[in-house]
Amino acid sequence: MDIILEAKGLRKEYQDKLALKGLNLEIGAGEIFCLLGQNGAGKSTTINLFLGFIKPTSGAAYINGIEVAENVTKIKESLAYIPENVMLYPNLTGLENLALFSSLAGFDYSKEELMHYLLNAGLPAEAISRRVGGYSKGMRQKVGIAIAVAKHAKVLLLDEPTSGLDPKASNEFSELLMQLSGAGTAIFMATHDIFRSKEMGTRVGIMREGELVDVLPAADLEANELEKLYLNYMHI
Ligand SMILES: Nc1ncnc2c1ncn2[C@@H]1O[C@H](COP(=O)(O)OP(=O)(O)OP(=O)(O)O)[C@@H](O)[C@H]1O
Repeated sequence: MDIILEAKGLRKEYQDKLALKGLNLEIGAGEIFCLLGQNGAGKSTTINLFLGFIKPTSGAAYINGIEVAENVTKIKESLAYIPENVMLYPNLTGLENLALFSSLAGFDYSKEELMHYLLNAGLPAEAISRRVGGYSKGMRQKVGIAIAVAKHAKVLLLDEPTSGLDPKASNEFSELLMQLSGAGTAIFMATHDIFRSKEMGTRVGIMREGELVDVLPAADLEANELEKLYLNYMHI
């Protein structure tokens, strides 16, 4: 399996806080790695290091074998990021947002192609030409997925993408992620959703106080076992 995301001794110290204590991790093409952990465990710090938003204190993050901190512009070509609230231009339509973000990534699509990406990501046809300012959170997530697919991202990083989505929207979102992983995208997602992690993750990592304390193949566990395990770790 091709290793797409890699952390080697990845460590981040803020002024007075050791947020990540030397993470070692490899994530392959087509994997969905779900990272669980309490508030403050270090999940967003890990994602921000992979995105190149912050620099590690020591160690390194790699995407496709390229060191992130030294090649922030280069690695952006192969990754897409979906935070809890996908940042789009509210005064532009879904179609215009997708056209803009895919052209920034170097792709010049026809209107038909753009519509195809949006429809495939599950955006209702009537929404495509509406301003994004009026979209629901789930609809913005779908535009985020359409952007990821349109720019042929090899890596998708997500930070609590399903929090605040209703069960139907959350379910549709999980299905889209599973389709993307089926097409070979490596997916790394910080989440509080134990049930979905079990359902769609290939592996689930548990992070506690800046350390990855366990990594489990999701298929081996029942959701309630995973919850028990998670809670046990949190109470050590
Ligand atoms: N810019 C910063 N300056 C100082 N400390 C920070 C900074 N960003 C994060 N931290 C601290 O680092 C630790 C890890 O934070 P991080 O945001 O990575 O956790 P998290 O697991 O993503 O939490 P949540 O589930 O709440 O998003 C926390 O103690 C946090 O207070």
